[in-house]
Amino acid sequence: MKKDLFEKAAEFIKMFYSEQNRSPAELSNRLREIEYSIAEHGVYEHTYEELEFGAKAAWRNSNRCIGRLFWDHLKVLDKREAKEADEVFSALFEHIQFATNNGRLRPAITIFSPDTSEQKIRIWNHQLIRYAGYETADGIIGDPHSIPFTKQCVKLGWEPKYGKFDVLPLVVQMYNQQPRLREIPEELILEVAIVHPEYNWFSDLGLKWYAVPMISDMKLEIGGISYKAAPFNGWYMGTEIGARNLADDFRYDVLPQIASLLGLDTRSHSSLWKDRALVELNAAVLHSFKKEGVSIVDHHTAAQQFKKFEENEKGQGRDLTGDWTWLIPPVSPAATHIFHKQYINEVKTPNYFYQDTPYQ
Ligand code: HEM
Ligand SMILES: N=C(Nc1cccc(CNC[C@@H]2CCCN2)c1)c1cccs1
Repeated sequence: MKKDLFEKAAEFIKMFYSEQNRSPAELSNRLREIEYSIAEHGVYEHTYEELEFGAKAAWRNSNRCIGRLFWDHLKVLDKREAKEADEVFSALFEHIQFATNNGRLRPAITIFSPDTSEQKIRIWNHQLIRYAGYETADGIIGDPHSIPFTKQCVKLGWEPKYGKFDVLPLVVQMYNQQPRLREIPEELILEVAIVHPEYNWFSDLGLKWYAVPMISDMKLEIGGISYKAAPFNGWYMGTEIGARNLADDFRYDVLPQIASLLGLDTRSHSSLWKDRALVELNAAVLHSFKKEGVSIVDHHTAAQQFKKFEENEKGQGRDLTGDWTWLIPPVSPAATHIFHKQYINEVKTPNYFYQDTPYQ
């Protein structure tokens, strides 16, 4: 284990120091420090600069991410000192506020203490802001994707409201203590009502979505050290909301409603009613976010930005890796360059990884 840790640490430090053009003397000093720390304590600690670079490089290495052009513009909030649940909750509120920024969204990550330390911290939420899902005798209410986590919240004492868009509480577990719940102050929650640029009846659907996607269930791995609580946010690509969250028939399943309100013939596939409904819903999502001054990117612009990222990486002499199956957008994929080329799906570190759900 120790040898393995030093090997991973050395690989990361060498990459970091060479990218920052640091001297060989600085490198060997730092490597000696780390070697000593691992020998003495079985672990080593990242400096803030190493942590910041590690989180950025992990984004740059995220093969499924189309938004990587901006990898070097990530705000890293170092909260490794947070030891009590209250400190973690206030750090999460601080993150939500910083990231939201009244609609001019800022990509950020908050990094809590790593798993090596005695203070192990887990955030049970999939995303910091997410809508509840309920299985009731009359069918499903809200977001089906949230049903298991909503059950956990209710089990931990959360009062279910059985609404379509109930924001779930934060759930934080310190060490091996009982998980704690905390409602997010509603003034911190920015949401966008979905309206259509031409069809006034669209607002009658009563659709909305939250502004900031903040993934809180992935682990950040840097130089052999795992940060299991490291929530990160960017901004949405419109298709995530318009082609998946609201459109999937196992999510909010709104396409049939939209199609019939558009007066389309939903009895035959060949009328392409689903495709027409998808396009109008996605146009509505982009229009609504822009109207409210909330950052969002359409999938064509995002693909162009990704193309620039590919060129930058080539220019920097780094081999680009990517997961084609996730990089292509779910709407009009062949209308982007991504569809027409291949990507190597090699997993580099630092990176963000799935981890086992902390509840059963
Ligand atoms: C700044 C704007 C950003 C945009 C528009 C963007 C866009 C996306 C999209 C559309 C996906 C696919 C998600 C899905 O289909 O469920 C994705 C995946 C991903 N993104 Fe980004 N992203 C952004 C920023 C970030 C940041 C700041 C990070 C981390 C620091 C990040 C890390 C990832 C990771 C790890 C995945 C894969 C998730 C998985 O495997 O489930 N992205 N991104
Ligand atoms: N725009 C974003 N989308 C995104 C990124 C990573 C992971 C996810 C969630 N993917 C899993 C969801 C859950 C069901 C299908 N998609 C969304 C960002 C979220 C956080 C930073 S960027």
